[in-house]
Amino acid sequence: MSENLVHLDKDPQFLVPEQAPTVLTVVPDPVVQAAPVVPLWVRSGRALKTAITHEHTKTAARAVARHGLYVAGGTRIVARRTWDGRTASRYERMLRAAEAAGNYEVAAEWEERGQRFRAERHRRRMDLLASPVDAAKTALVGTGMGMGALIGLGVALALATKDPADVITPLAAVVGLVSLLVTIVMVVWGPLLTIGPFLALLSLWAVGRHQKAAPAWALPARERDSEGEPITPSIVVKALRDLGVAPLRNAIKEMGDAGAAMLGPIRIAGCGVEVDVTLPSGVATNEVQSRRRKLAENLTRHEHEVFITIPEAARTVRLWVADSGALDEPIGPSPLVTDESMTANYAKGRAPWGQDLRGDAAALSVYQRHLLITGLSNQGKTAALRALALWLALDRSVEFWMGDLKGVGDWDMFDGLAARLIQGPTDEHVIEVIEMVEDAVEEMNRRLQAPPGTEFPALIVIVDEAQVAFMCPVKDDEKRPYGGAKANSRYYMAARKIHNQGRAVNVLLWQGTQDPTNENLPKLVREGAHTRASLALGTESQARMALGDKAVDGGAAPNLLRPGLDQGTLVVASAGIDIPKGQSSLTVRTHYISTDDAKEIAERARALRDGVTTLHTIERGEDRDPLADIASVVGTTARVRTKDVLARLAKLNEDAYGGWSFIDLKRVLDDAGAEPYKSDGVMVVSRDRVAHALANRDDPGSASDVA
Ligand SMILES: Nc1ncnc2c1ncn2[C@@H]1O[C@H](COP(=O)(O)OP(=O)(O)OP(=O)(O)O)[C@@H](O)[C@H]1O
Repeated sequence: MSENLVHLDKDPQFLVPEQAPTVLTVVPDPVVQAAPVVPLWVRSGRALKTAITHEHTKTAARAVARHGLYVAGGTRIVARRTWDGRTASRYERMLRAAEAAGNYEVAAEWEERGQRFRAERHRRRMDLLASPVDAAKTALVGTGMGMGALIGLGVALALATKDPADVITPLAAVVGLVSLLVTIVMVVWGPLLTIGPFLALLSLWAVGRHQKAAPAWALPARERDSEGEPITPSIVVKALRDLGVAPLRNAIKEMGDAGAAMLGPIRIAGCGVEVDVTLPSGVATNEVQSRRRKLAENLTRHEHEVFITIPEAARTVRLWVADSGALDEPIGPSPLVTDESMTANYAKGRAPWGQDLRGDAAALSVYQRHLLITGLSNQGKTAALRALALWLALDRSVEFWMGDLKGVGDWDMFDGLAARLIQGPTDEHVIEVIEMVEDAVEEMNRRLQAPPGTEFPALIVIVDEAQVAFMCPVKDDEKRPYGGAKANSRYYMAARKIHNQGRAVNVLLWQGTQDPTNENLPKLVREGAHTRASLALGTESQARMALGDKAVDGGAAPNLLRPGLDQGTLVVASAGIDIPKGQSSLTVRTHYISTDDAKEIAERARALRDGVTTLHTIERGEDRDPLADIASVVGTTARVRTKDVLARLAKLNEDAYGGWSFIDLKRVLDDAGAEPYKSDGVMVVSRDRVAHALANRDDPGSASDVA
């Protein structure tokens, strides 16, 4: 039988026990040690701690505490209201508050009211003493009359029904009604007694909850976070109390709950609220003003979101508090961009410049006012100045002479609009701009000498980056410095002359300057401007330079604007803008007009005009050959003074050479190799050198073109 057995294995000897398949067993890693067993009490402690500190537990505990405290707080509030209603304590408190605020007139009024209240109360009490007797009498008479009436009614009924029993029917009906009422009261009384206390508790809780009468820690997270919370009288009073001004703190403590009496109504003003605070006697307005940061933080705002100004009323500060974060929102586009049909009127119109903090439109009249805009670099000075010029350009009668001493093309769009446009940062540009301002002085003098009553169109002379002009170290051939602030400084004197006399004949100087110092913006020049505006600045002393002491003492603080973040926000001191009574300045968030938008507005302004040929000084005489012209005006004289050469050139061609300075002449001669030189102490041009240069010129015109 065994030979019939067929093995399924290929090789049955494979199954020999010693060659059986290897059995794999999992061997525990010897390195991993079994964790030591933590004692039960430690584990329980940890679990308890986790449970207690868990956010859910905290929230639940806070909720329990809060609602309990609402009841306690509500009881306190109701008790105080009741007490206030029944006693003279409210009058006492208001009297004390008015006294603490130094408001004696109001104090006298409260005292009188208190006395009136006491007298009334006394009368009521006396009435109360006599009233039980009166009440008993009234009840007796009332009952008697009532019964009489019911019996009378019963008699009438009995006569009608001919049933004598009906005499007492009405009386019996009333007795039945009374007994029914008694039964109802008896039924309801029990449950009422049971739920009454709960209802009372509920109403106390509701009062407490409504008044948020629980400490901050017990409030829900959403309410605990006071960042940007709305401004209420109690928050303002608390913020003032904690300002660190001792007399103010003491007075507010003295006033107790009546501290809010110091505040006027809290009004919505633009993207924030405004409130006037009448300070207690002994507290000066500038003491509050100088603590702006602390006040802002007490009001859970950033410093730049709170503005403190001094209104007309004595001992009063006006607080404007922005809605949290609202000042970081951009304001809308300029009407100049959105309203394509807008035109301007120099004399009667106002330039739409931006919005004040209250959200009202801030528009500036530029009529007969010199202008000065300062600020740190890159805060929007050029944009603000340009916005005014763009608006005014929409009055076709206005002529512009412009000098931009940065020259990166910010004013390019005025090409073909402005009669003169000089753009560039070099000394030569500075000199051209200064000569342009001197030309404006001449124009002003011409106008001043015109017959009285002559009307003159506005001539707006704009110098952007004017600090460059003040800092120019170059001297002219008469050794007069172009820059500086000396009596012979050319820009300084020209600016002062226009400031002194230009207004009446509509020759106005608008300057934009950066980072003012006494050197780059001399005192007399900054004070000659009627409209002074400042973007963010570094220090208070700079703010004083920019806006003047009066504005800064009245609360103007461009030094507290945030460089970079408050681009385009400026503080203006001017009679040309509506400033609330008593304030000395206005903070304006200007509309930003981008260069592309500015180009479009300038295009519209150009379309209003017949076509203006803009004179770029450096392009003057483009078609002429200055070296040849110099040779011709020198003529046959061996040496001619540079001054005379300039005068003769101007005579030869006013357009090409009228605005030439020594620098222009020198540049042409230097380029040609015919430098002017000194002879007998004066600069002269040599006939021979010029002739020689002319003869040797390879390519006539190219080297010496004034292009
Ligand atoms: N009204 C505004 N609102 C928002 N941003 C503005 C406003 N005005 C200017 N800016 C921003 O500020 C930048 C700088 O503006 P602008 O060139 O006018 O400054 P500036 O003070 O003249 O600078 P600089 O002194 O360096 O010439 C602009 O490119 C723009 O981004």
